[in-house]
Amino acid sequence: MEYVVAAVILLVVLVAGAVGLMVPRMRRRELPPQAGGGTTTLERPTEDEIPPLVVPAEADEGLPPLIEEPPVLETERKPELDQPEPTAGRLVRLRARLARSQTVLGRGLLSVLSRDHLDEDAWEEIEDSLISADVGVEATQALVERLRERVRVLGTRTVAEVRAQLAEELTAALEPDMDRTLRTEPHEGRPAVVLVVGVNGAGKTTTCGKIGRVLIADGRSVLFGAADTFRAAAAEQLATWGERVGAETVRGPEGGDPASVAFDAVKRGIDTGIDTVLIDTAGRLQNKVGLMDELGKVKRVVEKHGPVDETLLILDATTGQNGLEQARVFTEVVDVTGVVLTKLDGTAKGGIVIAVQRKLGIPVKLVGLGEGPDDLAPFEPGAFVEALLGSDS
Ligand SMILES: Nc1nc2c(ncn2[C@@H]2O[C@H](COP(=O)(O)OP(=O)(O)OP(=O)(O)O)[C@@H](O)[C@H]2O)c(=O)[nH]1
Repeated sequence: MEYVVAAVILLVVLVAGAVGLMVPRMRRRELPPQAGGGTTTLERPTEDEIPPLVVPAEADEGLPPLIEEPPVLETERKPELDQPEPTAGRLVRLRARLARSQTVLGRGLLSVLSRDHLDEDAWEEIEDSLISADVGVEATQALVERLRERVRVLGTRTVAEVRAQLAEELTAALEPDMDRTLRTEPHEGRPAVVLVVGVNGAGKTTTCGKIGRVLIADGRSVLFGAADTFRAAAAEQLATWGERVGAETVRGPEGGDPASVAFDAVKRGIDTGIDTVLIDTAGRLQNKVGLMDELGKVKRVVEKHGPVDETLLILDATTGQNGLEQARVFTEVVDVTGVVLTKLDGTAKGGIVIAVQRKLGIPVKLVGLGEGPDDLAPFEPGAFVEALLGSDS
């Protein structure tokens, strides 16, 4: 009888042990949802890309774990997101970047204006300074004429007074009443759509990334559309900007149809309730008819979802007056609503802002003042002129 009892106990222990081994194997854990800030390529992951299941150690109740939890590799950790700088007052913070233009326009002009007697030669020097700072001939003549008249009528003589009058004239030439708001608010249940266009190397991708950061700093959600399908590195570059701030990037196959990528990006933005979709397009030369037609197509296809809210033309300030002709052609193909003047930190020709607005009749909305991620500022005529003239006079 004792043998029978012992045999039954042994059998129970063996069965319990076997069950203990089986149950953990049968458990299944759900995969975690995809974290935000990734890249969408419209392809599903293959079986091989799904990581192996991991059984938590506490489920084994004393038994050694069947599969040890692998250490989390550094590369698998979610990258820390950047905290973009607030946008208010950026132009003032970045004013030192205008140093080269300041030397020509600010110090140069003021040293002439502070002379005891402003003769013809002095006024000619003033005109030359403005023209060499790319203000443009017409704008310069109008500006100098007004300033001359004011100095004559008011009998202005102190440097401070002349400086104030010059600042007023330059600010007036920048048409401070133009509407410079970026239309990036979502509406009617769909995101605002911003299209970024321009010639090669003007700074389109960089500006797209910087604008995304500006919007995120202001509490908006952003999605990037990499419609520059000519240059694989451009899509990569844009996705990196996105990852740094947790924004998704929709991209297509290299050499694919840019219009279809732009369309998919807006669709994805609608489906995921994004505030603003920023579409980067490939750089194109204004004299290449095919490329310009393609840009028109991108816009038309995107507009199947609704109107494009903002079309920003990116102009490289260092190309000076040449950039103006390029700009004019772009405005004929797409309805440009704002200009972003990049690389103002790399030129002594800050006066180009005046020429651009005067020639195109389109407001400069943002200015690029460096390669850093937050080196983009909303354009404010008064603060810009103060930065050009400097405070040491
Ligand atoms: N100094 C300075 N460099 C800038 C600024 N904006 C852009 N850049 C630089 O200009 C170069 C070209 O910028 P991208 O954004 O690649 O230009 P892109 O227009 O997208 O170029 P493509 O796609 O080839 O047409 C990069 O080295 C940028 O860092 C700026 O405001 N200041």
